[in-house]
Amino acid sequence: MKILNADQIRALDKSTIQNEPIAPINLMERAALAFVDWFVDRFPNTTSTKIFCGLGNNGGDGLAIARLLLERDYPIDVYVVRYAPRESDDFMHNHRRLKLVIERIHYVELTEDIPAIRHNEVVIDAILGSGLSRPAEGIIKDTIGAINRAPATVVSVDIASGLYTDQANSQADTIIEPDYTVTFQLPKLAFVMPKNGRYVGEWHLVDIRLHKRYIDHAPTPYYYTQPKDARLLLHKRERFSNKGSFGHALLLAGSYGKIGAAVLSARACLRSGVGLLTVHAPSCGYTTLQTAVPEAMCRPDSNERMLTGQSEVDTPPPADYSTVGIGPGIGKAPETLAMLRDLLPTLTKPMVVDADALNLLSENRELLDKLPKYSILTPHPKEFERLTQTWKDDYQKLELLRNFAKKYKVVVVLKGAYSAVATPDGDIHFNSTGNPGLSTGGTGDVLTGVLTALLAQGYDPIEAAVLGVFFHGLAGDRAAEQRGPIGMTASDVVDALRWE
Ligand SMILES: NC(=O)C1=CN([C@@H]2O[C@H](COP(=O)(O)OP(=O)(O)OC[C@H]3O[C@@H](n4cnc5c(N)ncnc54)[C@H](OP(=O)(O)O)[C@@H]3O)[C@@H](O)[C@H]2O)[C@H](O)CC1
Ligand SMILES: [K+]
Repeated sequence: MKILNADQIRALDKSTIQNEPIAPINLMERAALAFVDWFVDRFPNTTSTKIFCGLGNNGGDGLAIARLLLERDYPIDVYVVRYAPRESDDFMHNHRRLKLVIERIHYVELTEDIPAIRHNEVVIDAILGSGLSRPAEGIIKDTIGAINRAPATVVSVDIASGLYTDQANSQADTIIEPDYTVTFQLPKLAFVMPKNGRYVGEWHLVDIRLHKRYIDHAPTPYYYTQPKDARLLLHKRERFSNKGSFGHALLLAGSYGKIGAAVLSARACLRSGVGLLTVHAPSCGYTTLQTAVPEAMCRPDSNERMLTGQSEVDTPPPADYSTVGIGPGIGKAPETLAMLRDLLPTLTKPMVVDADALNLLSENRELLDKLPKYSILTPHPKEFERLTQTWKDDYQKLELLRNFAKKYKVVVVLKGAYSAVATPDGDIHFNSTGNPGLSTGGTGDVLTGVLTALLAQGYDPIEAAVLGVFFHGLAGDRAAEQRGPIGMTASDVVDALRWE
């Protein structure tokens, strides 16, 4: 699913009006109805509801919502925040309609006009929407402040008032902190930015049948991976396939005290459909691996405690495997760096690079150019900062991400809430699955195993990254359901992997 910017959203609005065709006031009515359908499912019509409206179309939505809730017997009070002398046409239209059916509309011009808000009430925030062009000031700012201080449940229409759709807010900005955001048709870029969590709350999309052809043709680098997008990428298994059909992966993982990382990664790789797996680990991990992951073959390193790449056991060179995954638990010993230095120039197929392998790349930047094209790198934000630089806000971080992926022709999975998959073409796919329970040791090792398995099976690297991140997050969601987000572990995530 695409994510469009504020200008495109405006153009989409116009395109729907012209091409459907539909009168603007009727499109607003459709949006208000979609919001109300969501609202009545969640809150009974005994809920005392205060609706705050601005003077633009977001405020117009608020007025239409007020009328529709009145029709459904909700006890509502409407407050129009009068911050400017001018209202939009559709605001005025809905203002006239509402006046016919409501006893009184309240106007907020001065601070003393802002009502007290009680804890069992619901506030609907329709002050400013995607038309925000500057920070909230004056009476808007005071009203937002009062709503944020109130103990009520807050639901924002389309987007929290004061939050920019597609650019960074400054820290000093006053922004609604909603419990829910009910947004029209497409997600906003602001929703997937880590710093905006409290300005978004739980967000829901409601379909208002905006012009499909416009959406299909709108150019955008931003995508949001929904379940149906991910499932479309899954390869079907042929009845006459054999283990050779699904590749032979080589995983370079583990060091003394971190053999668990190799075990988790190997188990995840096997649970993700790889045909065969060989794990190359320091020899101290041999018995552990053979016991904990009997499905995998193990090539013990000649070094007991760290990876050097050498082994007494004869196996094919890494380049002969379907793919190579490297990083979980490997540490940064000079011998391991030497191995990475020797390894990279021999590889041509895309590989997976994680954890300390990424840190070794940050400290030895000349190696970045040696990465096979379309390899998948899986940094968490701190590792990504080491690979690039510090950023001033989430939007600058996205630019760094995009530029890095383009420059080195790699796929970068920046891990976190809404993990971002950046492609060498400059696109960014935000993931929709996962939960805070995944912030626990070992889940990154699991992801490396998952991605290594997908590359080994011949998935295109961009598709592998989008798909792997999605199903890894989904497994995390399942593990959280069974164990709770606090009790779940990386092993639970492996056990919860299901490819359907
Ligand atoms: N996208 C859709 O398909 C639909 C969206 N709908 C709703 O419409 C809003 C967007 O409405 P719009 O009128 O464009 O913008 P706002 O309501 O957000 O803002 C109104 C005007 O207020 C001015 N503005 C901006 N920032 C501030 C500020 N900080 N203080 C005061 N005033 C501000 C700005 O005008 P300027 O000329 O002064 O810049 C805005 O234009 C969308 O969010 C949906 O809720 C439709 O109802 C359905 C289809
Ligand atoms: K709003």
